[in-house]
Amino acid sequence: MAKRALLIMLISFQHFSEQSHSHFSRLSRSKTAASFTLKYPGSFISSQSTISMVFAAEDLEAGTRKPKFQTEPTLPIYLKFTDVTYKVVIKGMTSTEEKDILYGISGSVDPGEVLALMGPSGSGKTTLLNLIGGRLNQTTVGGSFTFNDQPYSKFLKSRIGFVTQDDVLFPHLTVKETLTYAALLRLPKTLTKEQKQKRAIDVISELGLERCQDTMIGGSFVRGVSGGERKRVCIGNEIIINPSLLFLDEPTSGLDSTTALRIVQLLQDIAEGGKTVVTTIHQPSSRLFHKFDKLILLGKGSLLYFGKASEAMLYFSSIGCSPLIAMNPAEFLLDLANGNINDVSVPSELEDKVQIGNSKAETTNGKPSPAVVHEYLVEAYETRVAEKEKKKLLVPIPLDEEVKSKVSSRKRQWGASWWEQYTILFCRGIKERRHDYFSWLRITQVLSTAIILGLLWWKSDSRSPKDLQDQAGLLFFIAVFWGFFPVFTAIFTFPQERAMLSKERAADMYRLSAYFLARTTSDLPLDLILPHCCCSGTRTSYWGYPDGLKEGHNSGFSYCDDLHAGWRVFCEESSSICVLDPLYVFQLPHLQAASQGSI
Ligand SMILES: Nc1ncnc2c1ncn2[C@@H]1O[C@H](COP(=O)(O)OP(=O)(O)OP(=O)(O)O)[C@@H](O)[C@H]1O
Repeated sequence: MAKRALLIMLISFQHFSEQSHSHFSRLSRSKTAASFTLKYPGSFISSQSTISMVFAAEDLEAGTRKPKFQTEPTLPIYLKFTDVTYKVVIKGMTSTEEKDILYGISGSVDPGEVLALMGPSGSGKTTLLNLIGGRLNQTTVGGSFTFNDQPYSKFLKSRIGFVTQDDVLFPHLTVKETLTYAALLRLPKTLTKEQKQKRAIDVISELGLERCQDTMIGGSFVRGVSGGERKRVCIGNEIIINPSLLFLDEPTSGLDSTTALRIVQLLQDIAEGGKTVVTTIHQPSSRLFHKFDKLILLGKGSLLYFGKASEAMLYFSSIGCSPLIAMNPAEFLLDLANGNINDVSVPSELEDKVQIGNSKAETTNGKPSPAVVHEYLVEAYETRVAEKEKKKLLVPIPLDEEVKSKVSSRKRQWGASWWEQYTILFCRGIKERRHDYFSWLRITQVLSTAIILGLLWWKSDSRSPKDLQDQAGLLFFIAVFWGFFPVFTAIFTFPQERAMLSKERAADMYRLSAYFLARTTSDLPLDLILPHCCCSGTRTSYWGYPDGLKEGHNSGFSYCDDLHAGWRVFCEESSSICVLDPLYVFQLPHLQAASQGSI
């Protein structure tokens, strides 16, 4: 008995740990998804000039071109932010520390423009993007953010598209399913279901995703679409609502230069349709850099430059920093932001600091240290540009008061009624999770557990009191196992879904109650099937053995048969089937024996 119990514990531990491993590896895969780099064949580069005039979105894989991106009218939104500061509170074991992340960042972006946030890793690009996108509402945020000269309101949630750095998508849904569900949930109630579905198809064709529309997105165990296609699906998920404001966090990271250029070209086309686009970018090629209208250069959380991207080089040369060799402007600016002035002319003020003999200001090769360069750049921006730019931000935007006031509406706009949200989420949940539930790995685990259990209790005689006690242990184990199995599934699935839930809730896609109920009820039928498989597997391993746990061996007692038939009906209808079904399977031999007076 003790040996069996130990073996059972080992089986269940292995089962649950494999389950957790599969969920967490999928999580990490989704985080690194953007690092897939696939090269596309095609004649994009050679036909670039023609594209910028007439065409924008073309299917690189197919080598075909498509007309320019959607230009549907949308509510224009002018975004301004002034003196933005942000600090985080880091709580240690004994002390609490405050860390400044952003120091007084100001800027603006108008409809029809693409603003790029550039800077070295850790300079605060993502933080700034989250703040201006309304994703960080903490008390430690300072400064002002206005949308058409109005503060942030809930109305904006349905007007903002936000593409996060990690591609948060369901791995088992196809591209078409992903975009169709997004359209059904996010587009306004005024559109019919067919119109919403058509919109998803239009976005697929606008993004050049026709060839992979029926391919799964992919995860750790399923090969899906390529990194570039995945990124385009993420962008499609957001532009499907025709947002007024589109925020993107590193949409080109991990992509080859041609695909990256294609994505930035797409952003430019979206902006040309009257939308306001803000994107962070890590290290753009020179071709990419020239596609941005405005630029914010950050260094260690401070503003080093805000203005037209095309005038950035001019500004830095005006403060004495110019490249000494031919260089990609983006590379030059990132070098400066990092305080690296190799191959860069040093302004006389900095040279003076080194000559004065300040050892802290000097590196081993006699050049100013990165900290000194950073200080100089921050000061230069503050004294020469900052005030002028801040004054510009005070100028009221050229829009009617009526249009401006639309933004300040506090009313949330749901794309679907509660019941529609529930049904859409229910269908999506079943479609997504059936692959998980019925994967070969899961079925093999369940069946092998069932067979091992059956073999462990092989030839257990229900007429012997000792074996009956043993069988009670088996029943207890199966009941507990199937009671906890769905609980563990839920526990390990939630971290993976959490990112999706926060992303969709931040966009006001559905009510939390609709999600919770849809999630619970869509899991239920799936949770009921595997216990049946397990119990059937265990029972099968007893076929041919007349006196063990085989069904109906005490058929002489008709009351028990009726009881068990009724029990089965109850079990099949009940949500507690996971616990009760094993009891039915083995026909409670000890109960039967007791009824017959053998105990
Ligand atoms: N909640 C937080 N707690 C502690 N530190 C934080 C927090 N949020 C941001 N930071 C720190 O703030 C700095 C800026 O982070 P952020 O993610 O904005 O940088 P980034 O420029 O987007 O970097 P990357 O290009 O690598 O994504 C980093 O040093 C980061 O560690």
